[in-house]
Amino acid sequence: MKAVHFGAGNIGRGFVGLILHNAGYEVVFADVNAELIDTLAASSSYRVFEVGMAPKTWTVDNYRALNSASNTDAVVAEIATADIVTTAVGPSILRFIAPLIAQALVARAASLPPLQVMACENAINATDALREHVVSELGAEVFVGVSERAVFANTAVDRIVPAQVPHAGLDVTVEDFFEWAIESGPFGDSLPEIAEAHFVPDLAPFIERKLFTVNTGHAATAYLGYQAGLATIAEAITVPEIFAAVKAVLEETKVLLVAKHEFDEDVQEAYLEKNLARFANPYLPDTVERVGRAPLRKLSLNERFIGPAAQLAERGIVPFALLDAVRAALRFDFAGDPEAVRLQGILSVATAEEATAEITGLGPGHPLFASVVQVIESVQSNR
Ligand SMILES: NC(=O)c1ccc[n+]([C@@H]2O[C@H](COP(=O)([O-])OP(=O)(O)OC[C@H]3O[C@@H](n4cnc5c(N)ncnc54)[C@H](O)[C@@H]3O)[C@@H](O)[C@H]2O)c1
Ligand SMILES: O=P(O)(O)OC[C@@H](O)[C@@H](O)[C@H](O)[C@H](O)CO
Repeated sequence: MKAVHFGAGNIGRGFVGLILHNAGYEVVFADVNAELIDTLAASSSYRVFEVGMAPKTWTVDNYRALNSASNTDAVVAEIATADIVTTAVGPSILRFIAPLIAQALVARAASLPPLQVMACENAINATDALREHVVSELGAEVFVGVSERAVFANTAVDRIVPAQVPHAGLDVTVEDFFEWAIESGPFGDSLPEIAEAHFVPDLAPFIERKLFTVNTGHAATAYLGYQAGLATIAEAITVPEIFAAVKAVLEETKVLLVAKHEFDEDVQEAYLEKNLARFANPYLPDTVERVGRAPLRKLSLNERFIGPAAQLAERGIVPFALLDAVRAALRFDFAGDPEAVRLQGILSVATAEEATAEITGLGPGHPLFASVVQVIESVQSNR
């Protein structure tokens, strides 16, 4: 079995690559980072260090590595004969991957089983977005002709993989927890052979529970920690005021998740408590700058803050704690993050109403709009 995986970064090597390797796949890593790809191509194995209460070391081998910027023909040829394609590149990068998948579908022998495509990004329906990019690349008519050569399935991936220390080489330090939920419907009777993945008929509750608990809480911790001048997530979450603020945020998203997806209240409470404990993992050197990265993406309409806050407002609930977390997010002015720089630029020139629309995508008629305008006004007046 062969898998082509785009994005040989932290989650690519420390989660997707590891799980596919353990499931018996040869993994072909494809990445645009020439130094990383050359190092991978010249190696025969790397290690994954799981840290936490149950530490464990894995060795990953049986892989190859290709530069997907300079060696596109080879990547297309690998995809054309692969069983699986996965990505972990960031949601905004999917459109750059799509042309290679599109070309591979045209080249793929019709006699092969359908290519199983799964985007492993932190976003709702990321694989659907990738599929749409493939359709636009080929045009609807050509896509129909090759559509039986691939199945596209949404997934939710969960494992905290921090940025790695410079001398780590290819080895990756990760937390000792993971979860990979994949929607089963698109595969029919031919599920991918990934023993450690969890196949579910309806992914929506899983991806929203993950994004609006793990990622909402994680990002709130990052922005509050950054505002307090702290460097790591573990440091931030152990400050009692930050812990209380993050817990309050997760109690609000719990209200939405329980009402919308009918999760058991006690089960959701246990899930959010487990995540607060994950953030406090003292063995994980995860920074507020990594977790807070790309604040414009994180503040967008269907994402971890405005997504649940807007849905709560639509149900007549004012999400006070989420709005406080949004306030902290708006203060993320880390100069090393291009989106943080753009965010601060917007806040410095736009009115609060304009900034609310531009940053969150909310319209003036939305029940959350006025609350976000107030938050933005308060941030602008204290800059
Ligand atoms: N790190 C985590 O804890 C974690 C957990 C779950 C999900 N994710 C998601 O996984 C994705 C990747 O996150 P990460 O932390 O591994 O980031 P990362 O920066 O470590 O890795 C991303 C990799 O993608 C590569 N890349 C960029 N553009 C590319 C292109 N056009 N073609 C091929 N490769 C390209 C980069 O060179 C890099 O190696 C994100 O969507 C993130 O939200 C991350
Ligand atoms: O990857 P992002 O930027 O969407 O979010 C940062 C972190 O919250 C994220 O990478 C988590 O570590 C991960 O989602 C845990 O499963």
